[in-house]
Amino acid sequence: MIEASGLSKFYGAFTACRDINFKIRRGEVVAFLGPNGAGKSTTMKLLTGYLSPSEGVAKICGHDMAKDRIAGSMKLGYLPENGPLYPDMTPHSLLEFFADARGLMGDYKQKRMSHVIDVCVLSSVIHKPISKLSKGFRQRVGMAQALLHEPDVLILDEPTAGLDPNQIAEVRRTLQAIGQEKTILLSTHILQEVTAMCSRVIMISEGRMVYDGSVEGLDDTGDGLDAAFQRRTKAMAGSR
Ligand SMILES: Nc1ncnc2c1ncn2[C@@H]1O[C@H](COP(=O)(O)OP(=O)(O)OP(=O)(O)O)[C@@H](O)[C@H]1O
Repeated sequence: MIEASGLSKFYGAFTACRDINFKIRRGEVVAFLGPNGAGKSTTMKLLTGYLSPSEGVAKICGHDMAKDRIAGSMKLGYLPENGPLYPDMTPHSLLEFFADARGLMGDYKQKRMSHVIDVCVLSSVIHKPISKLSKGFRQRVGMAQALLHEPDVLILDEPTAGLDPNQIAEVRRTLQAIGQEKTILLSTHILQEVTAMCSRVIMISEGRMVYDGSVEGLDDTGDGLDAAFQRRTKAMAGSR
């Protein structure tokens, strides 16, 4: 459902990510881990077609996102790193705008809008400008936008960043509920989130993949996930 084949992105002499390879099958919930600046957001932008790769191919449900982005986007919900754009819009007008852009119509459009407003608990702020909303609500608007068209695949860039513990628990519950039937790649810095939600971990450091496997396998020395994260990422330090 999500496929990276030899994906690289270069900015002049700087390598944001290099030779990223993985395949994520239907129903998998995969954590994408790495230190700040490792290249997670860049890889996610390549997978979603927001950036074009310097090398390699990104596919969503078999669609090459550099050549066939519209077909791939119909199957894909993407929560970008900094939440939704368009701060002057209200959640309602933003969702309506995305529903129209995605070709949802009539009763189906109304049904989907009500559903995501409900799932993401947005009714109390639905007519407030997004610029006036708290970080948690903005994140929920972004999540609602990502879920609107019932995509099979979700790519979520730090869905719990900046949220309070109650909001984090809510996002987790939402993802656990929808994760039963969707394929999800999510980046996070919260390692407890990985054990709570994910079956597999892909880790990058300094733009390169350093681990792809089970959550249990990541902590192969039994020292805990924090120690495993440090050990696996330190080995790459300064290699860019
Ligand atoms: N347009 C750009 N031009 C030059 N360098 C860039 C550009 N975009 C990103 N980078 C660099 O690429 C590297 C990877 O950035 P990226 O945002 O993908 O990291 P990340 O793993 O998502 O980090 P974080 O956890 O802090 O969000 C960083 O060093 C960043 O400064």
